Amino acid sequence: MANYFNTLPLREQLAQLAQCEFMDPAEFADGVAALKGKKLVIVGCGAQGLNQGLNLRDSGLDVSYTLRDSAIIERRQSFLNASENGFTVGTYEELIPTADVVLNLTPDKQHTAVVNAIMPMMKQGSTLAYSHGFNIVEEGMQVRDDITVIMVAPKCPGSEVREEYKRGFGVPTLIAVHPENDPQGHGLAQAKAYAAGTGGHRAGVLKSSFIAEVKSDLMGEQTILCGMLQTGSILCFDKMIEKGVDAGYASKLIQYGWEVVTEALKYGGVTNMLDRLSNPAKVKAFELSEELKVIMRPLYNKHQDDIIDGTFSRVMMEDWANDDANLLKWRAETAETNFEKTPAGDVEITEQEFFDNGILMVAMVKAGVELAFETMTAAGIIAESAYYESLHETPLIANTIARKKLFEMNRTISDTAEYGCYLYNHACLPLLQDFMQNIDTDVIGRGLGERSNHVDNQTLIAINKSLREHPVEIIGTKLRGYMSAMKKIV
Ligand SMILES: NC(=O)C1=CN([C@@H]2O[C@H](COP(=O)(O)OP(=O)(O)OC[C@H]3O[C@@H](n4cnc5c(N)ncnc54)[C@H](OP(=O)(O)O)[C@@H]3O)[C@@H](O)[C@H]2O)C=CC1
Ligand SMILES: CC[C@](O)(C(C)=O)C(=O)O
Ligand SMILES: [Mg+2]
Ligand SMILES: [Mg+2]
Repeated sequence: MANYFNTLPLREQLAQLAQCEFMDPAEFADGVAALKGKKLVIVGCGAQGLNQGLNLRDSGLDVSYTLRDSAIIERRQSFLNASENGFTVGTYEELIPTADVVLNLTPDKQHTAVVNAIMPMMKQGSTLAYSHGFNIVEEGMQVRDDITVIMVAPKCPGSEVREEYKRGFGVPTLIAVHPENDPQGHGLAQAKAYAAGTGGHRAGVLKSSFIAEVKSDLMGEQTILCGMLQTGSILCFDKMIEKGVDAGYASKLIQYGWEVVTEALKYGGVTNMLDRLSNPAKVKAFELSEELKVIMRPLYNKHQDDIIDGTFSRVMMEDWANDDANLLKWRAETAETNFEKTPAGDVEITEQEFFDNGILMVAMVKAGVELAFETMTAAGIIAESAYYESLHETPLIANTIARKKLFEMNRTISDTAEYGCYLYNHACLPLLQDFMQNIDTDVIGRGLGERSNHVDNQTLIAINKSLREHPVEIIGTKLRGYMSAMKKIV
């Protein structure tokens, strides 16, 4: 199989990369009708599988699960997830031939094997759905001509797909139909109904392409969403220990700090996150982030270039073929970092203190969000998609670190995200070594304290203008406006 993206003429590559349209909520007036009465069979019951299945069932659809034989015989967690929630569980042979729509929610690494196993059993004219297009775009999976291939990709971890649905809302979702596999022309109607079944239509749906989803999703997850938070955690914690900050305090500041500062991001973008700082702290955070952007920009460019031309997926697949040697080594190294091994202390940190003593963390988030957004849009990814893959999802990933540190983040995210996160971290740690030499506890651990509150008016005005005029803020204001407007309707 060849990398599908690389087989396309440049004109088609650019067209598919730029495919992204924010859909009018009126387009979802029919809800799940296009899938009503159809049999949906989900392969795999992990992070996305379980949570999407619960939402789809609560939306009135007929959902069951098929698992590989060993998972059923050994009553593994995926079997328990499905059966304890009252779903029918069966083998491929039992359920795949009965399915109108097969939702492939196994890890990307397994997609080729899974699709090759189930495709001969799939009904004539049925549909194969994905939540990430890696298998189609990077591996060039060829699907039988009579089968419709669609994608419904929630822009968040599986746990949030369920939590938002239970709150009567949903998460922003990207949908697509593979142009090579839409024999009956009903791919879009089914993708819309699937998105409505998960609740995604309430938060905003982008009609996109498999290519745009893959090239943006991989970029977001390996840079700002997971890589930057991992690198930032390790560097900030080690610096505090070096400077004599109490280890329990340092651990708590980092573990919960990402969640607190990015909560401000969620509500009001980078502007609001920096507005939570005192004026001198804002100036400091801005200056640090500008420095970080200069140092890290080549790394962001490299990640995007490698993702676009297929180098990233080729190297990751070589690791898959090598029994995940790099992945396992990096996973083990992360478990041994001082941050991971030091429990959060039993010490109170007020919400404001997370900002005041975490100026460097704020600077890292700002730099990472803006760089990821700038790099994606420069590569032809549309602003809406780049926003979801940078600013929007950062708080959702930060929540996972608050639960059980980097272990929990890397456990919750997909296999491609975990690999990309380690790859970024491995390159970024040495890159920031010199920068970190000049860092002290005034920007991480102790704050600026009672020093003069003086700031230069012209400097502050220029910083505020620069923050508010960044393109991620312009599109963010628009998209957050849609989300809160829609939330009120529910
Ligand atoms: N993680 C996330 O939040 C997000 C994931 N996605 C996408 O969703 C898809 C699923 O990812 P995710 O939910 O993380 O996956 P998980 O790793 O959480 O779930 C894996 C499920 O697949 C099963 N499985 C694993 N290996 C095989 C195999 N060889 N054959 C059959 N079944 C297998 C597992 O069961 P068992 O091992 O017991 O057999 C388990 O039920 C991916 O395409 C991912 O990119 C998209 C957005 C976010
Ligand atoms: C951030 C990682 C992600 O892309 C996601 C949760 O959206 C993944 O693949 O896990
Ligand atoms: Mg992903
Ligand atoms: Mg994603």
